[in-house]
Amino acid sequence: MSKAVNVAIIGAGLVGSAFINQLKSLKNNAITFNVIMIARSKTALVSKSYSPLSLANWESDLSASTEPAGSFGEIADFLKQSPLPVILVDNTSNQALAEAYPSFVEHGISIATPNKKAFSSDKSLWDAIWNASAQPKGGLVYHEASVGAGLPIISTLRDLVATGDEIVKVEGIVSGSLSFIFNTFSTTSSTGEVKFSDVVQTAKELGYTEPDPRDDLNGLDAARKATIIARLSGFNVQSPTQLPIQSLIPKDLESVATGEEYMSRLPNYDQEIETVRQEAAKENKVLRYVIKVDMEANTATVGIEKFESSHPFAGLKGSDNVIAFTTKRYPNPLIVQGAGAGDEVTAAGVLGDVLKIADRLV
Ligand SMILES: NC(=O)C1=CN([C@@H]2O[C@H](COP(=O)(O)OP(=O)(O)OC[C@H]3O[C@@H](n4cnc5c(N)ncnc54)[C@H](OP(=O)(O)O)[C@@H]3O)[C@@H](O)[C@H]2O)C=CC1
Ligand SMILES: N[C@@H](CC=O)C(=O)O
Ligand code: NA
Repeated sequence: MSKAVNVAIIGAGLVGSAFINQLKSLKNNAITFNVIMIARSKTALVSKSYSPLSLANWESDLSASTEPAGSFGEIADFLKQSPLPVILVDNTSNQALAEAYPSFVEHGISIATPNKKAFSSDKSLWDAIWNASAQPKGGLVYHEASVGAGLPIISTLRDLVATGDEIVKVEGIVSGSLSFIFNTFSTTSSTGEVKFSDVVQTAKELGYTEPDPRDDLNGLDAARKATIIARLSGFNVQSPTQLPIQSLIPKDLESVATGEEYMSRLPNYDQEIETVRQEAAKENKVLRYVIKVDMEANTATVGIEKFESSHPFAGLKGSDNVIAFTTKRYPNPLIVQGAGAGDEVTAAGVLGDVLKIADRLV
């Protein structure tokens, strides 16, 4: 008999759309993936009978739909009745949905997601998710793309810990947008003609930033990733805001009402960061935005550092991420590097998780 799972997708933006198109193009898989729901914030396509939706014209079908997505409670009730094992794919950055994970997982619904909120909010939510998953009928939860998009960062770290290695230090550049911004703005050959605000605008246009770029520029997105890495390494972080985070948002713009207003006023503050870049350049160094989880010192930090041009972090390209795991078994760090943001690589990370979950479910 052929193996099949049902898939419910919430969020069809940049990552969600790429995910659906990758799923649609899967070939020769031993498991059939039946999509039974695609939801955006206001409308959805839902197969109430649990028969697979056609993905042939899913974008126009979804645009034409007037059916509301329903509350997360209603979605959980619908998925609980699924005749096949079901995987919920959360391609949003929605906090309320993240907080609802335990109520899905305790009913056997598995989750694959790039949404960092569930794993980097208050520690009580982290505990509730893993406790629900550990129940005999609990669903599986995979979140590779919550750090470093499709790069194998979560799986590598989990394997190191599960096989008894001891994490000494994890450091790296885990913000795709801040990587792109500093790789473009601060190079050994920079002469000051590249404006910080222009590079932020380009990072937004390329889809590297969160919908509101301030969520990256205030350092919180990187701090969330540091929190996830710290927790998986065995370092108890109650909340990302507990970490020392260096914000790149000029003081005067901290409380502006919208991301649009922030972007329009940012050019007035280009000189502040340009001065920091010039100071580093005088020492023949470049600026990079890094996270550092040091298990021996029991510290986790997030902010700008200066690097010699010969340092591997100085030579990064585009929106690449790099992460170096120093462990008892890897005193010379194990390094993972590559594209750390962007719709296709992120979607591939989520799809990889869906395949792993399905393999374990059926
Ligand atoms: N872009 C990237 O490079 C990376 C992104 N990520 C993560 O991936 C996730 C998605 O990012 P991205 O695709 O760029 O974001 P987008 O803003 O492009 O898409 C978000 C989607 O979520 C939907 N949505 C939001 N709230 C709800 C809700 N309550 N119910 C149903 N749907 C909802 C939106 O609906 P609507 O269309 O109606 O607005 C939209 O379709 C985020 O968690 C992000 O942090 C992780 C790694 C890299
Ligand atoms: N905005 C994020 C996207 C992925 O998490 C980033 O810049 O890395
Ligand atoms: Na990853």
